[in-house]
Amino acid sequence: MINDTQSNNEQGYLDLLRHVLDNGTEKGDRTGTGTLSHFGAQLRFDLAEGFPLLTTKKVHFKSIAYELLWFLSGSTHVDYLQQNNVRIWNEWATAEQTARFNRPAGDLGPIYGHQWRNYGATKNEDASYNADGVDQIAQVVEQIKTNPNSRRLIVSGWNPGEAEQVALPPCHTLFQFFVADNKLSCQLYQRSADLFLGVPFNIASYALLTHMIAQVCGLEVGEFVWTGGDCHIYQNHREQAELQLTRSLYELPTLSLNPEVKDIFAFDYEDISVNDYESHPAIKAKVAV
Ligand SMILES: Nc1nc(=O)c2c([nH]1)NC[C@@H]1CN(c3ccc(C(=O)N[C@@H](CCC(=O)O)C(=O)O)cc3)CN21
Ligand SMILES: O=c1ccn([C@H]2C[C@H](O)[C@@H](COP(=O)(O)O)O2)c(=O)[nH]1
Repeated sequence: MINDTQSNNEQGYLDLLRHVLDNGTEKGDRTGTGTLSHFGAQLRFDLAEGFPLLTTKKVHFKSIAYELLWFLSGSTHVDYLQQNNVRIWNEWATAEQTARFNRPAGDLGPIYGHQWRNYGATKNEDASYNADGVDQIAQVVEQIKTNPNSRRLIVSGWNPGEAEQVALPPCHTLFQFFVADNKLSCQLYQRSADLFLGVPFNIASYALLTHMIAQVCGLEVGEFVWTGGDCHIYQNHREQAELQLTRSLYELPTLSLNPEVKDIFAFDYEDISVNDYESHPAIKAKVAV
């Protein structure tokens, strides 16, 4: 256990949970669950100080790593996740959900993988896409390598023309990289933030992506800056959040990547590992669909 809140950036997350529990505004929401919400918040994680996987509850890193590899592959079909026993997208991949968009079960439509790797691609009559869109990930990696001072190192998951054609419009909407002192930093704008279930995943996912891109660009890691829009705690997560807030922090774990991998699209699950992860037990909560 450690007490030094300055050196462990998990405390900022806990402070945000406390703040929203105490000061959040009651709101209705699309899922009918109801939330306590607060608009606009920022958390900073110095990635050199440890890998930001929460220690006050056990977070299932395997799901996070596979989900990120799935986004990077450009796939939008839940098959890959299910083959690897990752269940976090199942509720949005049922025949009933995907039929709303005339897509076969399992195909989530133009979500993250599509927007990251094939943004703005033209569509065929059977709703499949041609490979003529923008590969934003390849472009941003190339720009970081060749033009690191650029202030245009941006990837957008939000395509206004397509945002309503998917099971769930992107929550992590836009991210930007920044290079200084040979270190790579990343800031995410998350329009909608399920503080208890989604945000611990999102923080670890973008921290992992920052490490991966830093490695392939020959840079060290800097900070991950998380910026949230509608930051909410679902009414049925309040007890769980209170329980989490009774717990003290452990030291953050560390991340190691296979140093041989120099291509952002060549990482496999086996190339990624979290070491020395000590945490309190998981806390079960229902995801709002
Ligand atoms: N309401 C809502 N919150 C989200 O965070 C969210 C969505 N919807 N829809 C799309 C994705 C899917 N995400 C999810 C979905 C489920 C868990 C979840 O149930 N997590 C549990 C168990 C994880 C596991 O076993 O893999 C947890 O305790 O963290 C987390 C993120 C994040 N997103
Ligand atoms: O990566 C993610 C994906 C989703 N969420 C949460 C945020 C909201 O609680 C829901 C999405 O509902 P909307 O009505 O589309 O805002 O999912 C998340 O926190 N992180």
